Amino acid sequence: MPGTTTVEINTAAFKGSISINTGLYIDGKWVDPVEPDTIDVINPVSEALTPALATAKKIAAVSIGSSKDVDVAVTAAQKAYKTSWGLKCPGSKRGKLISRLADLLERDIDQFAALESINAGKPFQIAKNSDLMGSIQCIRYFGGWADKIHGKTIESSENKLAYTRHEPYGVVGQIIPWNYPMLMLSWKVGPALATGNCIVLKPSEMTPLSALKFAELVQEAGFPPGVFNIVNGYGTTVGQAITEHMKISKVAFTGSTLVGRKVLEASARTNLKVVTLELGGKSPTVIFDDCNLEQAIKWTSHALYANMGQSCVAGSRIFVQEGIYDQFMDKFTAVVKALGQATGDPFEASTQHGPQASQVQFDRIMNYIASGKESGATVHIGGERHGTEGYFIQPTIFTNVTPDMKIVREEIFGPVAAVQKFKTEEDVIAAANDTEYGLSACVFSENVGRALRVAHAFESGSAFVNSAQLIESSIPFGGYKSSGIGREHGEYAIETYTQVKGVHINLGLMI
Ligand SMILES: NC(=O)C1=CN([C@@H]2O[C@H](COP(=O)(O)OP(=O)(O)OC[C@H]3O[C@@H](n4cnc5c(N)ncnc54)[C@H](O)[C@@H]3O)[C@@H](O)[C@H]2O)C=CC1
Ligand code: BAL
Repeated sequence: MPGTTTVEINTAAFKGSISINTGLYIDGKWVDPVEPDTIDVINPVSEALTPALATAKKIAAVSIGSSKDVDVAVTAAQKAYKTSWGLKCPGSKRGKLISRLADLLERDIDQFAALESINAGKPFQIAKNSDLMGSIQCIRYFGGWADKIHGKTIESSENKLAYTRHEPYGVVGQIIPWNYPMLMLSWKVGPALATGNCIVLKPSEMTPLSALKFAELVQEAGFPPGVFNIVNGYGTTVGQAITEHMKISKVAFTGSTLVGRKVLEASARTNLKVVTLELGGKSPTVIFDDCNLEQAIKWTSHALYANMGQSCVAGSRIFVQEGIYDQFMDKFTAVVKALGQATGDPFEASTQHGPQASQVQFDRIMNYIASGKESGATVHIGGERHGTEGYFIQPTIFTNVTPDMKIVREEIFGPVAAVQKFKTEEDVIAAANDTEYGLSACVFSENVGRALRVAHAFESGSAFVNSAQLIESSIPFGGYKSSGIGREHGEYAIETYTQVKGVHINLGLMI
């Protein structure tokens, strides 16, 4: 029998115990993997910094599955699809269940925020107000779509009537990362359930706790067994099995561009499943002389340092026009310094900047910082680990960078900015687009014409004018170039979870 683990947290922000089922969630039940195995889930803040957290570095040992468990989950999902979900369940009923799920998540928001804090290192208040509020809003939004998915009527001639049906794929696989465990889950699960698909989801093996807790809410909300399944495990086993499965008709993936390519290759090798990919970025933030400087600085900081830089949209390349460069740097440095001083225990009310999510990510970012130093860039501020415990890194700014440096070209996924000076609009558009990525871009200018010209010239799936990273459930999100394929959010997400059938009706044509 799969077990549970109880996490005790005793802080001013959150006091209480949270029990977590540590098994796999398949066919509406908690089960052990076919070949039992576990992985330790780690708290990225050291014990010394959060003495109030009863769990130390290891929070829990949770089950990890294999391709055999993916098979079991797909069979359960197929059965649910054919008997109680998909076209067997009216959209209004699906919508009601999804809305109930959003309500339950809202009820338990503090517990989920606490799990995101201990597992991914997020400051508790930010996890609550941003990650969890965003997740609840997203699930609720897609619940509203469930009974609004209609085809079209096409009258091609007097003797013929045709109409389209927007049908679910059946079983979809969803592979999500560790940087926003609940938010990425909600982006995937919301549209998939609304459109009538059944799900086999693999959370990141590093941050599975909130997804496991979420499965309890799916059960409580009353979803038919098999509609939502979780197989926790490694990418190279469970993840790969999902991408290669012959009975999974669509895979939605968020993660690195490297693995995104593998997901696409697996589809080509197997059943040509539809693949949507939300991948990496190296997003530009462009600040013109005529911007509202105070606002531009705050948004620029948010664009990069939110979530400790571990965002696919992170605005890690900052371009500042020469006329305000010195003024910008003075004020921006002060803001980044203050953020550095607000680094620490995620449960402290004053904390704005937590640890990186894992040892692997910490090492990766520190290697990038070393590469910046070695390649001759100037560390303007930061550039070191913060303290001696946990995976904390100082918010960092590099100046004197050149376009060929690794810190300018590659996704760091950490709190590391590369600031460059520019002269003209034409120059900065070329520089901003000089990247393999194309996820997001920001422009700051009080000249509406210029701001929109630049926003339109960005080769990116999202462009923000005088703001940053305000991603919303109703607005499409996804990448140009190597940042991805397909769109999440809004009716575009509904499209990616449905396939269209044309039905032809003869009203009198004779042969
Ligand atoms: N677009 C985004 O939001 C994200 C981008 N990244 C980028 O990727 C870099 C590496 O982070 P990782 O955690 O190693 O990302 P990753 O791409 O390896 O992991 C993302 C998810 O894919 C799974 N996965 C790994 N290998 C797989 C395979 N062969 N088949 C199927 N699934 C597989 C992982 O288990 C995880 O659930 C980061 O530094 C960052 O640059 C990472 C996470 C999220
Ligand atoms: N992966 C979508 C959200 C983010 O990383 O910024």
